[in-house]
Amino acid sequence: MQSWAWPGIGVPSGAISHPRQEEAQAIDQELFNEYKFSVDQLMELAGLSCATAIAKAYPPSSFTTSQPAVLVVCGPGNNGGDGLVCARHLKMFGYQPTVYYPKQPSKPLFEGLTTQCKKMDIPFLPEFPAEAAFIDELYGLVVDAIFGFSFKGAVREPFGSILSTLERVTVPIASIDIPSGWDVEKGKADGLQPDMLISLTAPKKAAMHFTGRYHFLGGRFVPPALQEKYALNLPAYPGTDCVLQLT
Ligand SMILES: NC(=O)C1=CN([C@@H]2O[C@H](COP(=O)(O)OP(=O)(O)OC[C@H]3O[C@@H](n4cnc5c(N)ncnc54)[C@H](O)[C@@H]3O)[C@@H](O)[C@H]2O)[C@H](O)CC1
Ligand SMILES: [K+]
Repeated sequence: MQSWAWPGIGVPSGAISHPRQEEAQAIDQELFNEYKFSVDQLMELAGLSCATAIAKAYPPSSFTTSQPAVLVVCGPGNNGGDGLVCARHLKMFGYQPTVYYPKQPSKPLFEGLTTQCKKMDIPFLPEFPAEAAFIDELYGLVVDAIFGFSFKGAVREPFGSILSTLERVTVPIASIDIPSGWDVEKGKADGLQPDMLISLTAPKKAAMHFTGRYHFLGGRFVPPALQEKYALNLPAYPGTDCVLQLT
């Protein structure tokens, strides 16, 4: 496992570990199979971490739009589920989230999260804005919850077109776990360049290529024995916070 000296904000410099793709997936599976967490539990904590980190970096007062409007773009897997949970908490925090969720899995977890958002008057867009300029005009922030650590290969539609539009927006983008479209280990120099990255559990190897302003760690749910087994060497979270700002 590769390590990295991290001179972060409030984080003692040390070697935080950067799991490879397979290691991130193995930790995830162990949390479910050995530690008996349910995906709903961890997704709720992951999505809450994301909304909390966003509220720290982009408080509603910092928005130049008339309302703190946020576009949350959700993909077909658990990263998309984190996005739905994040949208619900953002609404609770006083933001005006709108969701775009083009591939909705017919599974009770995702159907439930979708209903919860709709019951909180969070609109779902029927189509993705055709022009990046429309997004810049209507929203002060985009949350990228399209792909996480299971992304592989060339991006398939409709996500290829969505990502090429997102690459042209000028409002900040906050990526959940991995900037979507990036190779989970190598990154993507000509891909999305988010302003914020919220790494869940531990920053994946691709996070070493992140050049945006804000890098947060979230998902404070990894039991110490599992942290030790994978030598994650995570920095201590402050007090009872569910997120830690790395840079
Ligand atoms: N332990 C944790 O930290 C937790 C993290 N969570 C979040 O879950 C994602 C990983 O979720 P997973 O369902 O395994 O995968 P993804 O969301 O990354 O995507 C799978 C999804 O995407 C499709 N897909 C894959 N490659 C492509 C491609 N090239 N083109 C188009 N589509 C593609 C694939 O078919 C699937 O449908 C992790 O990153 C965290 O965000 C959990 O919420 C809690 C535990
Ligand atoms: K993402």
